[in-house]
Amino acid sequence: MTHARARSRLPVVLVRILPASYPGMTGPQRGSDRGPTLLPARHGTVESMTHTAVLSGRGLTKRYGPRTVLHDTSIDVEPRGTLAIMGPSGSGKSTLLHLLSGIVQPDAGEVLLEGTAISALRESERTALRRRAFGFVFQSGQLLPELPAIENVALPLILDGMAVRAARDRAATFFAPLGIAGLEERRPGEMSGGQAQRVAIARAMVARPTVLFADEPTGALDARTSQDVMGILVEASRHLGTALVVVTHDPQVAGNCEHIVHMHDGRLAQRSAS
Ligand SMILES: Nc1ncnc2c1ncn2[C@@H]1O[C@H](COP(=O)(O)OP(=O)(O)OP(=O)(O)O)[C@@H](O)[C@H]1O
Repeated sequence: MTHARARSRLPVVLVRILPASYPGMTGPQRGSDRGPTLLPARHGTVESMTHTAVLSGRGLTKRYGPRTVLHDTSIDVEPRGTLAIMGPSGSGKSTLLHLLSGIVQPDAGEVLLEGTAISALRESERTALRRRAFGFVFQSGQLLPELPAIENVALPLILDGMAVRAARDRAATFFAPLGIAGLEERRPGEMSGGQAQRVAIARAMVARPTVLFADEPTGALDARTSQDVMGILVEASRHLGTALVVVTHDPQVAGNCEHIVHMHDGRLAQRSAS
């Protein structure tokens, strides 16, 4: 599926609610009309850096005990690219995402964020980098239940040292564009699953990450809400100039991304354009 076709399937409201002046737009290069592209390397190889990938996995291998769950895997994500990682349960999708995002360390290979090898950083440096450069959306349960939505969204900014008032003000600008205006003071237990995922997307986006990782972001939602939430995720990434890496079982969800890679037994088996 082409990007244009994927976009045309999005509810009109999604396109309308994210105007050009979407909060968080920074330089002219962010949110420009240059189409997002992705440069997956041939799997199992380490390619020379002759392009401007924002995030690169090079020869990534991960073992748990005697078992290798990811084999010598290389993949590049260009700035503003959208990539879906698909594959059967246990094929290594989440492992690849955890390595690319610095949550888990590889046994071999390296991850480069804008040319910096994050696997070589100390744990404290990796944590700081993750907070600034990466956003995360998971299937569910990632919001703090005791905090209202506005404070959940503001939290990454507060943890990064921003004053509470300023963080709340910045967080507030994300509610209308994501279709959750009016829910600012609600706690996660008082929202639908789709609303909670939109709040989670706002939280993942509020620090304007370079790359947003989403692991089964629609796994707990019905088909229609899944498409709405996925559309929001893709549109918000596009407007903020954030690259998006999504792990999903769902071909319809993956179809929102420009590129799809398939994993099998810890290897990238195939790639396709959606
Ligand atoms: N911390 C761990 N310790 C031991 N084995 C692990 C660990 N994490 C993952 N694995 C194993 O690595 C393999 C790949 O797991 P991974 O979670 O990456 O697969 P997946 O494709 O994301 O699966 P699913 O779609 O079910 O989430 C599985 O066999 C899993 O049991």
